Amino acid sequence: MGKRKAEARDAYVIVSAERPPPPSHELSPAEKAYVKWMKRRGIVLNGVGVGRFPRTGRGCVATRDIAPGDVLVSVPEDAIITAETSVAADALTKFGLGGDEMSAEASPRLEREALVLAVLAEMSRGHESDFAPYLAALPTLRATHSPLAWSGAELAELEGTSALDHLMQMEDEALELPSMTAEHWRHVARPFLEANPEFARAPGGVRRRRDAGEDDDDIDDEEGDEADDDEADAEVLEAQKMYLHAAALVAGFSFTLGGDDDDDDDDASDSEGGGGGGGGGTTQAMVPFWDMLNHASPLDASVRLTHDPDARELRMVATKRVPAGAEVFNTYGPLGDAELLRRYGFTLRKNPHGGGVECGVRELMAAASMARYTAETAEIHRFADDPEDRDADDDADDSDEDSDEDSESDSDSDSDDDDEDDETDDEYDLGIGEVSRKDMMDRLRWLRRRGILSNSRDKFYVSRTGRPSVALRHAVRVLSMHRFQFGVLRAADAYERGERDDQTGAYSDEDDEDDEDGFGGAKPMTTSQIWDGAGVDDDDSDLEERQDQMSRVAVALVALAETALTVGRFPTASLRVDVKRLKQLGPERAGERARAGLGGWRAGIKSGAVKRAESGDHKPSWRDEERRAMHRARMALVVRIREKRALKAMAAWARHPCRSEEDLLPPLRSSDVVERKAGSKVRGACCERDCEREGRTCEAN
Ligand SMILES: C[S@@+](CC[C@H](N)C(=O)[O-])C[C@H]1O[C@@H](n2cnc3c(N)ncnc32)[C@H](O)[C@@H]1O
Repeated sequence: MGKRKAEARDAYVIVSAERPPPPSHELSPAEKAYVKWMKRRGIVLNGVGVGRFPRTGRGCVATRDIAPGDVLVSVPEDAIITAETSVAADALTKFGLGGDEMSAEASPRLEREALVLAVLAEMSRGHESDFAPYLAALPTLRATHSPLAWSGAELAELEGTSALDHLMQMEDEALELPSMTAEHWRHVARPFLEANPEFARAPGGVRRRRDAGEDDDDIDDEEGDEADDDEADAEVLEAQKMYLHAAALVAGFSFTLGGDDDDDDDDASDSEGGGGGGGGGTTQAMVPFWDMLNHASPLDASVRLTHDPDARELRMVATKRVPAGAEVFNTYGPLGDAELLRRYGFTLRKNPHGGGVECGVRELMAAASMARYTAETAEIHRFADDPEDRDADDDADDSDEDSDEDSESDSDSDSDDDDEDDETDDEYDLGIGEVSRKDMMDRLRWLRRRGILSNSRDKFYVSRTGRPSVALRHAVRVLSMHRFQFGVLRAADAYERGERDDQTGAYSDEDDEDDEDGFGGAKPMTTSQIWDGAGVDDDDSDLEERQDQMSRVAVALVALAETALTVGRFPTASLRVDVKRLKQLGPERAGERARAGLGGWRAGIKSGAVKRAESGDHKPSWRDEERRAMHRARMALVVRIREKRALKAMAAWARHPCRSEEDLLPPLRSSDVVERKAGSKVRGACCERDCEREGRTCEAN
């Protein structure tokens, strides 16, 4: 790639040359009150404080040179907010969202829901909360940049991305907050607040806030005027806004404590970092000052967070040297931009992780169907051109039909889709590339049995360099197979699992006259042998067969990418248009984030705006609003562009003539998968011919 092109590509990640403002350690009145509160609650800061940084906004600053092993912060257990330490502890237990019973059985999402309600309950107590100065120092909903506060138009910018897909997911309890917030509001939070109305009140009461003309800057409220007429409705609305705020705070600022049975210190991870996992002896917590840490990728993190249950203390321990004045970072995990945006409301200028894209099962099925059609049309053309093939193909067609007819008895007896098995294929006159619904169900079941698929909403990953995950390649391979090919695989599988007993003679050489499952009278091979091609004779038909499967996988991957980029998930704007729009928005300006977002208008330390903001008098200016909208649009575009690039790269990966059999048809068992080092050079016929001549390097991934 030419230098000029490389520069254009990365234009959006270059922060403008404008000199960034120096880090500021000056505290706002709310932050000063927070620091005093921490002292009162026994929280000890040793060598760190609240700082402001041009790229990350507010964060944790080293106030002296820090050495590895230094204990930088210690927090007594009773200074953290959990479902148990909150004012709502008893109410939550009564409601089934607290206590031991809950921890044993809880889904991670419900455990977090309990913390959301605990935070909400504390917020509703206003100044009377034991945690009031801590909560007052946390950002408003809008200042978190959480997509929970984005308008419909802003969210539309994320259409097609995994960020929006996860955000809108309505069933997956395993997803981290803020997914399923609407469902939990309806089915958990609202009933809880109806049973415990004392936790549903905005501090000072709705009437007083409205009469005082306080700006409701946290949520779009088109119904505000109407709601004003009806105090009950207004209170529900107010409670819902506070709930969203609490949910965004728990999504972006909470931690998971515990999670293993060791007597040693528990490793505590950011709740979204995944180290502590969810459920099974974990506790969700808001931990003062730990949450001052901004994110860096795992290798760049400078602290370890630990929980010592015996000492009833949580500690932040340095793992690296950090010079005085520099920012101290935590890691939220090896997350791509879509997840960083969905969960925390930011994207990174350069992100070594993720940045790829996810594809759903339906997309895979459509692409595989295209690959089947392409392969079979090509076969027909070949057949038409070469009459000698005709007899052989007639035979193959017969066995193909037989294989379909027989599929009833091959089906998975312990499948939960058994009712599907009543349908037979023969009623349908299947066209080129088509397979019956039953055949498709069989393929999906096969993938499920192999652990490649676990439910119909599963996602398959494509790395940002365009490399499809092994599972994705396995899945498209099975879905795009010719009916006969799949029949052979399925029959071997049934035989292996004992559904077809060799001793009955079903597959014996003598009785296999009907060649029901396409074994051609031979003893069936194992699934792995068929899959990996072990024992495949070097004769033309076997090699052709594998060549056919390779090209089906390649075509399916190309179709998957191109459909997604055009008529599928990104139907409205091309990659080129997105890049142009991003350029028009211009690069992120130093300090933009601090001005537009976190700490936003509360962060103008020296301006009177801070005092006004904290007294509730400050209205964000149109300029503030515009900056924030631009910032969100830029983040959405970054996510879209990175996902589109991954799709484009996958199409190029699959099309590349260098793709070997091992690339396209990776071995079935994970132990067989030979991980090649990223970036290692793969030499193939085309490397010598084209790639090397053109100075290209074919990457292993
Ligand atoms: C745990 S808080 C960190 C402290 C926070 N900056 C504050 O002012 O309170 C997490 C939030 O900080 C912001 N953040 C964290 N890491 C960031 C980064 N590397 N770049 C930009 N914003 C970041 C995100 O808005 C995120 O939701």
